[in-house]
Amino acid sequence: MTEVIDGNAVAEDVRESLRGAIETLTDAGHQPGLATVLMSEDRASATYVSMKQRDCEELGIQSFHVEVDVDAPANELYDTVSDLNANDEVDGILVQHPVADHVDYEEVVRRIDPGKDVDGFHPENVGRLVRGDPRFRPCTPHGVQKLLEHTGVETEGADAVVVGRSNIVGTPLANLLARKADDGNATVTLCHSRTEDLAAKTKQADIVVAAAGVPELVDGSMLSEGVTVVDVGYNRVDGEAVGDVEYESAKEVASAITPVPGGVGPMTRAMLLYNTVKAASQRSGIDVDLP
Ligand SMILES: NC(=O)C1=CN([C@@H]2O[C@H](COP(=O)(O)OP(=O)(O)OC[C@H]3O[C@@H](n4cnc5c(N)ncnc54)[C@H](OP(=O)(O)O)[C@@H]3O)[C@@H](O)[C@H]2O)C=CC1
Ligand SMILES: Nc1nc(=O)c2c([nH]1)NC[C@@H]1CN(c3ccc(C(=O)N[C@@H](CCC(=O)O)C(=O)O)cc3)C=[N+]21
Repeated sequence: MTEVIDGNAVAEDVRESLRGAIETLTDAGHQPGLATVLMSEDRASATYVSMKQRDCEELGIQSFHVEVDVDAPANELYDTVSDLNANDEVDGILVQHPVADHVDYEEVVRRIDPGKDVDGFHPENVGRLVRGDPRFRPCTPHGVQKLLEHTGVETEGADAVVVGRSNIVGTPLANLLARKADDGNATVTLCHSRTEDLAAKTKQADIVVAAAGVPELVDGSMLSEGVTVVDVGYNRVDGEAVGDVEYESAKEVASAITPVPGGVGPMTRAMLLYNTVKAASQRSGIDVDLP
C-alpha cells in the first residue's frame, strides 16, 4: 500500500511542539514576532501571506504586515525592510516572492538583517548552510526533510533526485540532503531544465522531490517501484491546485507520496513559524526547546 503523507497532520504536530517555546519566550517578555511584506497584486501571494498571519495568531506569535504599492519605487521596499530590521518587536521578516518587476528581489534579501531572515535566503545564511552550520533552514526544504523524517524515510545512503534548482527550494534542499548529517547523507542529483534525460535520473532514485513549477512533469513511468515522492509543485490549472507530479500514476509505483494540496504547502508554513521562534530565542538570548 502506498502511504499518502499527510502534510497537514505533520504541520499540526510541528505547531503544537512550538507552543511551549512560544509560552516561555512570551512569559519572559519576548513574544515572538513575524513581519510579512507584500509588494504584488498577485491574488495567490496575498492568500499565502494571510494564511501565514492566521498561523501566527493561532500560536500567539505577534504578526506585522506591510503592503508596498506595486508601483512604488524600490526604495520604498528597502525602507520598509530597514524599519523592520530596526523594530525590536520583529524577530522574523518575510518579503513575499515575487515582488514588482522593477525591484531586484536579491537586493531586497541582502538588506534583511540575517538574524531576522526566517526564509533563510540571505547570502550569509545560505553560506552558513552550505558550510554545514545552518542558522535558518529555508522553510520548504526544511519542511520536506521533516516529512521524510516523519514518514521514516532514511536519507543516508539514498539516491535522491531533486528536480528544480531555484534558490528557494531545489538548491537549498539538495544541499541539505547531501550534508553530512543524520537527516542528510544522501547522494543527490540536482536536475533542471537543461537536464538531458530527466526520466533516466528519476528512474534510479529512491527519493524524488519535484520542484520545477511544471504541472505533472513527473509521472509514474519515470519512477521505480518503492520510491518516495515529494511534490513541492503548486500550480493553478483551471482554478485547481496541481502539483509537479502526476499523482495517480506516481501513486501506483511509490511507497509513499505527498498530495497537493495537503503535502508540502502546510509544512512550509509550519517551518516558517519554527524559524520565527528560533529567531526570537536567538535575539533574546532565551534558551528554548525546539523540535
Ligand atoms: N508548497 C510550497 O510550499 C511551495 C511551492 N512552490 C512551488 O514549487 C514549484 C517550484 O517553485 P520555485 O522553485 O520557486 O520555481 P522556479 O521557477 O524558481 O524554479 C524552477 C526550477 O525548475 C526547473 N525546471 C523548469 N522546467 C523544468 C523541466 N521541464 N524539467 C526539469 N526542470 C525544470 C528550472 O530550471 P532552470 O534553472 O534551468 O530554469 C528551475 O531550476 C512551483 O510550482 C511553486 O509554486 C514553491 C515554494 C513553496
Ligand atoms: N519569501 C517567500 N517565502 C516563501 O515561503 C514563499 C514565497 N516567498 N513565495 C511563494 C512561495 C509559495 N509558498 C507556499 C506556502 C504555503 C502553501 C500552502 O500552504 N499550501 C496549502 C494550501 C493552500 C491553499 O489553500 O491554496 C497546501 O498545499 O495544502 C503553498 C505555497 C511559499 N512561498
